[in-house]
Amino acid sequence: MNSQTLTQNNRKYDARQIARFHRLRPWLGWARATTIVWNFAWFILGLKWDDLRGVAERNKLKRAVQLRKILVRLGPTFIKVGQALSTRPDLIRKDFLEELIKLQDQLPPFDNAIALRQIQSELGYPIKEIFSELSPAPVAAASLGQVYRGRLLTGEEVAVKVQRPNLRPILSLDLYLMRWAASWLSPWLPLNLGHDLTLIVDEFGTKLFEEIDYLNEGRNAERFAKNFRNSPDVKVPAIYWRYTSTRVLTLEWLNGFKLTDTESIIAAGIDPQEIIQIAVTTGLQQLLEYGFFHADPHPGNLFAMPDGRMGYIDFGMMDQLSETTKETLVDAVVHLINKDYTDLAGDYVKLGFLTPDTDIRPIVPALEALLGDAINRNVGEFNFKTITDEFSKLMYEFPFRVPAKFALIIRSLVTQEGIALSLNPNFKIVEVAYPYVARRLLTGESAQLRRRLINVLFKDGTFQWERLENMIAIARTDNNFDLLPTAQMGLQFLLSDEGQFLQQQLVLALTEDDRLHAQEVQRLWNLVKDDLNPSRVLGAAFGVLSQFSRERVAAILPSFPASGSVNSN
Ligand SMILES: Nc1ncnc2c1ncn2[C@@H]1O[C@H](COP(=O)(O)OP(=O)(O)OP(=O)(O)O)[C@@H](O)[C@H]1O
Repeated sequence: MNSQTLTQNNRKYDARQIARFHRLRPWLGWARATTIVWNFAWFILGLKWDDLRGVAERNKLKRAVQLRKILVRLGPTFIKVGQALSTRPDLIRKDFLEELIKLQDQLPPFDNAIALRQIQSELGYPIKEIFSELSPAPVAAASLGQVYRGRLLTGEEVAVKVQRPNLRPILSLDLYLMRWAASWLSPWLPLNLGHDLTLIVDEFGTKLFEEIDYLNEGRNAERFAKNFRNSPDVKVPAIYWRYTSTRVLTLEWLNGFKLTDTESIIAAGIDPQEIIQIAVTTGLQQLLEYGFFHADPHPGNLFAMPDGRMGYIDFGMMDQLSETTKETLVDAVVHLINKDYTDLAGDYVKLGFLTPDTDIRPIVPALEALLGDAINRNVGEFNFKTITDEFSKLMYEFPFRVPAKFALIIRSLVTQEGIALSLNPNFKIVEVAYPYVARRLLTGESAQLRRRLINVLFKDGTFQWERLENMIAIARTDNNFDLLPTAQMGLQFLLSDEGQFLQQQLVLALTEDDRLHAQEVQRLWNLVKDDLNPSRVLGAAFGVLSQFSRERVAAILPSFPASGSVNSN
């Protein structure tokens, strides 16, 4: 295998192939390892020296800056490690975290001439035969590539993302060394990582190799766009496949405002509140509905479009949640709403935050103290950033760890909340999130969601009237929530085979304790009556019944006339 094979053919990360290549060329590894060790040795000596002189506290900011500079000097792999660590409050000191977050932007660009040569060789045409205009310098430089603004000969405005040169061999060598170090260090580290360290390096390598395959990024963008194809709120740039390769990505230019640019957003007459609403709702949709989520939603990757839509870019780092994880997440939200802390602790085990052998008994009261108080104060005061900060404290007391996937999700949620807060300092994530979850449960399009709703509504076999009331009240604070279609779906479900159990339970609930729960029904009715005007209700009821065959309707409602006016298609 020559270096050409390693650079050209390894679209996917393959630890064994990389190891085979480098074992035959040990000098490459030694040279690089010396540079890395040299940089970090000075840094660690510096920390120790501060300790000895008792100035560690005073110098901590200086050391954090020094660490960031070392990572930038060591190049893309280390910048990416720094970015990944900046999401791990369970592993990294807070002052270092704040410095590492800066690795997301403001990186030095690479030579223009190299970038232009790369565009020509990758796309197979001279620049002039593709673009009528191309910015003389990159408009942005990031860890893995830089972006030019241009116009195709056919007139469309485009962003052209060009990868830094020689990324594959650089990343491969660094990953090889990291993996080697991980296999030696694993047994000695007192870290509560819960995994073999080499597996973490492998996961990191896999993600990194995916990220430098721009064809993959293009496919991700199209998949994301497909998920939101019916949404009037989301804009995803089109990919120009003809001018896209593994190392050059040409996509539609988004003429919007970055979400950090509040002034321009307001000046353009866009309502920041609406953009926030879209950002949070689409964020939740990605996690809880599609499971395919943008794992890097920093403000540079989100745009407010002049027409009020929100634009997403940069689909290099996406992640897919399994069906079970998605369901457990919804469960966790349900348990949180219901204040079922024992079940919530159980969800943490299922999601991998706690190992299955953990004794959750002492954790339950701690969760209650942390979350119960936050929720009790006022739903609107529940702030995600405070909760995660508090949660980081729990991590030191109990054997919590953050599974890699959730580090991305948590970072994504905290960043989104941060962006929203910069647009509206009074923003409360739950004011958007709660209604969204309540609405989803109540409209329960899938069998799993309906089952979850039933879990919310019944505790230990007893129907929880209050919960239904709360949920309807919360859902109604969401402008998109229309009670009637929900009621229609509920009726549809009640009449289905699957709903038979619920029918029985509801009858039991209504007559529980040998009394008719008329008061509760009356309260519910007061809550919903304004939404239910009689003609719409009748229409909706017929809508439901029309989907059943005449025989089925007759079976459910024995007194219904078999030759009635219900449409039987
Ligand atoms: N379609 C686009 N329309 C307008 N601007 C764009 C577009 N694509 C990229 N940019 C600009 O280029 C910057 C970097 O792009 P992008 O985030 O895709 O690169 P990246 O190398 O993946 O960076 P990182 O992963 O660090 O965010 C964006 O913040 C934005 O300013």
